[in-house]
Amino acid sequence: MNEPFTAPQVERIEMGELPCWRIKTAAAELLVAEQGAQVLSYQRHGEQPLIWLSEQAEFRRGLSVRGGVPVCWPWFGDLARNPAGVRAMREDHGPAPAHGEVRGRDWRLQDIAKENGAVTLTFDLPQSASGELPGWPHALDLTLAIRLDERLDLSLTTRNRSSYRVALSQALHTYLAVGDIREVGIEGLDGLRYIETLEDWDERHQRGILNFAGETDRIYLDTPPRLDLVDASWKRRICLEASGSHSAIVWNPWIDKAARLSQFADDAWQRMLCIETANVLDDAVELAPEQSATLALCLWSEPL
Ligand SMILES: O=P(O)(O)OC[C@H]1O[C@H](O)[C@H](O)[C@@H](O)[C@@H]1O
Repeated sequence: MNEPFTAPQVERIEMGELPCWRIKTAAAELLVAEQGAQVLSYQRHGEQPLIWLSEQAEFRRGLSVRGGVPVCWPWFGDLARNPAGVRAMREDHGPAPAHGEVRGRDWRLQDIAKENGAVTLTFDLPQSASGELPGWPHALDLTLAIRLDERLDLSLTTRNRSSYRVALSQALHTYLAVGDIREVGIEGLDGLRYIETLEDWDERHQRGILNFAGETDRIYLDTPPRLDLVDASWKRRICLEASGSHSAIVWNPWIDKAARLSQFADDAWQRMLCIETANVLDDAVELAPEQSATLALCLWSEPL
């Protein structure tokens, strides 16, 4: 017998100071803030959340919310650690904020499309199209399409509207929800090179599954399309399928760094893990005039 068809509901709500969109489909509920075009939470009905949102999250204008999927663009992390081509794009404009310029800015909802029980929200960032981001005077059309169906699909597209080549780095900084970080592993990294940012950016090789027993902040290189987070305590795997990406950051702050982080409970490190679908270091993007690139992530879960 067919399930009764439930039309998706899309509702505009306020979370603190931030206008947000709540989408409910037959399968799941998704919350997205217009600021940063930031997915805040994603949960399938009757299951644990897939995406983690901090219980201490603050919903304030200009401030990136801790959790969800912040968009890091047009550079990832510390600008000084980026390739020379990316660094050269920024004009002198005081200290460069971590993870670029778009997390705390107002994106614009361009479109809500519903088809066959799925919903797609498409956001763009007008300040980027007009080359008005601080210290980044390059005209780049930037859109994020967020599609909720049986799975969650995010597609971040940059199109170069300038008359010269533009280089950038970027990431979909996904905070995943886990039952207990000490009982999870990541499959798909075996044999890869990674940069151990906690040991002076030393280059190393991954052997086997990655498990967690302390602060972790690594950049994996030449990543395959598929990475799986295997969560023994919640008896599920979260599957991440990337396209347009050959690098990924794996991050958990553990105890000491958690105590220093904003909007982060002292014990929240046990319940989250970031796997960030990226274009960083050698995998940074360079776009000729009128060229575009899409960084995409498809996320779903399977029982163990
Ligand atoms: O506190 P934020 O600016 O949001 O950054 C949070 C984290 O993002 C990334 O995963 C970096 O690899 C970490 O070094 C950083 O601590």
